[in-house]
Amino acid sequence: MLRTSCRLSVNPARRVGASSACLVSRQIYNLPKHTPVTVTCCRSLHSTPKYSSASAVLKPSSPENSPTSAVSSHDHDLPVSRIDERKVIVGFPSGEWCRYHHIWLRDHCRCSECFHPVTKQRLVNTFDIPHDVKPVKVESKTEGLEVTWPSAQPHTSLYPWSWLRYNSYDPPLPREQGTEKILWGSKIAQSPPTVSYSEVMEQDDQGLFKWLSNIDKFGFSFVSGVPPTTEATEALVRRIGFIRETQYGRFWDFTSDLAKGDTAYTTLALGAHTDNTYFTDPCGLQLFHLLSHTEGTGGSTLLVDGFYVASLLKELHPTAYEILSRVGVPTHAAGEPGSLYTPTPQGAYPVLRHAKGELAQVRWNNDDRSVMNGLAPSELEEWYDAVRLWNKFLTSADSEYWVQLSAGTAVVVDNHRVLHGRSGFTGKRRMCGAYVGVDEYRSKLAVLQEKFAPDPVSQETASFATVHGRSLWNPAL
Ligand SMILES: C[N+](C)(C)CCCC[C@H](N)C(=O)O
Ligand SMILES: O=C(O)CCC(=O)C(=O)O
Repeated sequence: MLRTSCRLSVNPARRVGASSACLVSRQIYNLPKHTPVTVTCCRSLHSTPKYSSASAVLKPSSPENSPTSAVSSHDHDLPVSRIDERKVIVGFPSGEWCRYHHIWLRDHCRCSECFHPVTKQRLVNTFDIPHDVKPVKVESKTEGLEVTWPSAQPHTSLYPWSWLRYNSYDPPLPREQGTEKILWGSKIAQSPPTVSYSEVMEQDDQGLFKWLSNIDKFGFSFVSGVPPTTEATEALVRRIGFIRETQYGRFWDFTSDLAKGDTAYTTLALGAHTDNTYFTDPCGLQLFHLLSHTEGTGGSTLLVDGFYVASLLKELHPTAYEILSRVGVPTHAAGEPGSLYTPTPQGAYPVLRHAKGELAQVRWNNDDRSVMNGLAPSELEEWYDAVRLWNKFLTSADSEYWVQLSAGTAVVVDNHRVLHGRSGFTGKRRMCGAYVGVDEYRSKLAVLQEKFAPDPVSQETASFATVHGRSLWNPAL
C-alpha cells in the first residue's frame, strides 16, 4: 500500500478535517484519488524536557505579565516557581509561563493521604479544602514543584514537572495527540493491516498490541491463521477483553435461518453499516470469522472507512457534512419478540458524532433507521439530500473494499469508524464472531500502550511514582 506521509500545518480546528489535510496533501502530491494517506497534523508536539543540572538551559524570558519578584529556584536548570495571590506561577526553561490555581494544586495532591496509591482514587475531600487555600512555600525540586500547605502538620505535595506541563491550562500547552489515523479507500486492498493468530495469542502481548494498534490506526485488522473453530475464535476475541452480550447472545455462531430476528440471519445483501445503532452505546469492536460456505456463492465482506468517507464529504459538501453531524436519526431493533431496542434518548444521535470538535463516531445503518420525525419541514429534504451524498461516497468504487473471507482469516472492525456489509449469497454459510465494548477495547489498548509505548509523563515519573505497575501521574488519571 502506497503510504504517503505528509506533515501539514493543519490548525487544530481543522483536525476534524484531517481529510482536508488528506485532500490537500493529495493535491500537493498529485496522488491518485483515494490513495491512502497518513495525515499527521503538524503541531509542535509537546515533548517532555528532562531537567538535569547537566543541561544548560536558558532562563525563561520574562514576558510582560511574568512575575518580576524573586522566584524559588536556585538551580538554574530547573523551572522557576512563585506564589501569587490565587495561583502558583511556574516558568519553564523552554520559555512558557504557566499558572496553576492553589485550589487546583491542593485538589490534585497525589501523596498517599490524598490519593490512594493502589486504587488511584482521590482520598482528599475536595470540599474540605478552603476555597482560599494558599501555599506557605513553593520550591523547585529536581523531581517537580514542591508545595507546602498550611496545616497543623505541614502537608507537602510534589507535582512532577512533566505532569504540570501536560496538564497546563493557563495557558494550555500543545499536547502529543493519540495515534495517527490512517484514512483509506479501496486501495487498502493492496496491503491490508494483518497480524497472525499465533502472534496475538503469544502471552507476551506484543502481538496483541500490534493487533489493537492496527485497529486504532486503520479501524480494522485481519487475523490470519485462526483455527477454523468457534473455540479458537472466541479465545482470540477474549485476548482483547470480555465479550459484550446482546439480544443476539454472547459469542455468535450464525447462519441464514432467521434464528434471530435480523436480516443478518438471512441470505440478503447488507449495505455498509455500523452495528448497534439502536443502542445508546454501540459496541466498540466487532469480529467476524467465516467458518464455512458450501453449496453456494456470494457472501463476500464489504469494509468502508467511515472516517475517510466523512472527510471527503466534509471537504466537498460541507453543508451536507454539517447536517449529518447535527440531525439525530431515530433507530430501532425490533426483530425479537422479547426485546424492542431504541437508544436513549431516541433520535438524539446523528450519523456523524463529534467530540471536542473532532469526528468521534460514525453511526449508520439505513435498515435499522426508524421514522425520521422531529425534523423541521424545511430540514427534511436537506437531510435526505445530505444522506444521499453520504451514501454516494459510501458506495463508490473508490471507498468500498470488498474481500472474500474464508475459514482461517478473521476480521475485526472498529464499529465506531469502519462500516461493514456483505453481498447476498446462496448455499450454507456459517459465520461466527462477537462484540467487544468500546471501553473494554480502549482500556486494553491503554494498558498495552502503558506497557510497550508509555507516554512521556508516565515514563518520566515511573521511577518514583509507580504502584502496581502504574504511575500515579499517568496522564489518563
Ligand atoms: C449478532 N450479529 C452480528 C450476527 C447480527 C447483529 C445484527 C445486526 C444489526 N442489524 C445491527 O446492525 O446491529
Ligand atoms: O454475514 C456477514 O458477513 C455480516 C453480517 C453483518 O453485517 C452483521 O452481522 O452485522
